Amino acid sequence: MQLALKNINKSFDDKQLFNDVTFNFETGKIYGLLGRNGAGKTTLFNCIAQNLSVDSGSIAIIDDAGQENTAYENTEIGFVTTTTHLPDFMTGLEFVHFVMDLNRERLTTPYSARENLTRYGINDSDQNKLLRDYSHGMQNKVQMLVTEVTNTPIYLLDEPLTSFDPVAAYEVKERIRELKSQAIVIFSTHILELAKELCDEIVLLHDQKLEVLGNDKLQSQDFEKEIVTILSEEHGNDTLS
Ligand SMILES: Nc1ncnc2c1ncn2[C@@H]1O[C@H](COP(=O)(O)OP(=O)(O)OP(=O)(O)O)[C@@H](O)[C@H]1O
Repeated sequence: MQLALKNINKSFDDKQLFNDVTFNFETGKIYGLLGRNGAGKTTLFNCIAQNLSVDSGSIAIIDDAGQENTAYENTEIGFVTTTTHLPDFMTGLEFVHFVMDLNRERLTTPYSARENLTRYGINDSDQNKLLRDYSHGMQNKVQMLVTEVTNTPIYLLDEPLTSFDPVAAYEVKERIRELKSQAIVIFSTHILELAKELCDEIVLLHDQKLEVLGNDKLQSQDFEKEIVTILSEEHGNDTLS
């Protein structure tokens, strides 16, 4: 399966974020999306997840038979956002139960809701607390958990690990590695070492385009310097004329 961006353009007011971007993401790879603050990474995720529309161009899921679908359901996309939107009035356990029940036909997890929460380091007493009383990191864990178990073919992870403690971050990295065999995984991060460790391909959002970082640069000792050099270069004006 592929996720195909074809000639996409997107601007907000006078700021152009994507200029005729064409790019194919494939199943079986973890893509690290890097770019400077405000480059448009979250906006790109929102366009793929159909929360925002592109100004022109198309975004399609292409199945293994080559069938292209631009009218895919947003339930095909597992989107972990930086800011969580969880129901305040439910406990962690109630919410995970609820999501698992709603998605029971596509669940991949062999675990119960309680076991899944435990797996993410949320202990018995916290499982019965209201989500509004969870810490930021705990809310992020719940969001990652409910996204992971629903078995979508595309996962968009917007800075997924920044609020996790080291144990949870380790576990979630393992989960992300497991996901890639049957899904396209794209995650944005500003942590270069994490991108290098986890990703099969680094994609830079820079100068309103997506550009793959060559494998030689990915393996290079000067990886960090290379990225900083590229992202520091200004090739053009980022505003519309
Ligand atoms: N709904 C919106 N209306 C107007 N401008 C927006 C909207 N959403 C995003 N922007 C602008 O688009 C630009 C890109 O924002 P976006 O959040 O996609 O960047 P980002 O690459 O994810 O940044 P960061 O690394 O800081 O999280 C910013 O200048 C932002 O202010």
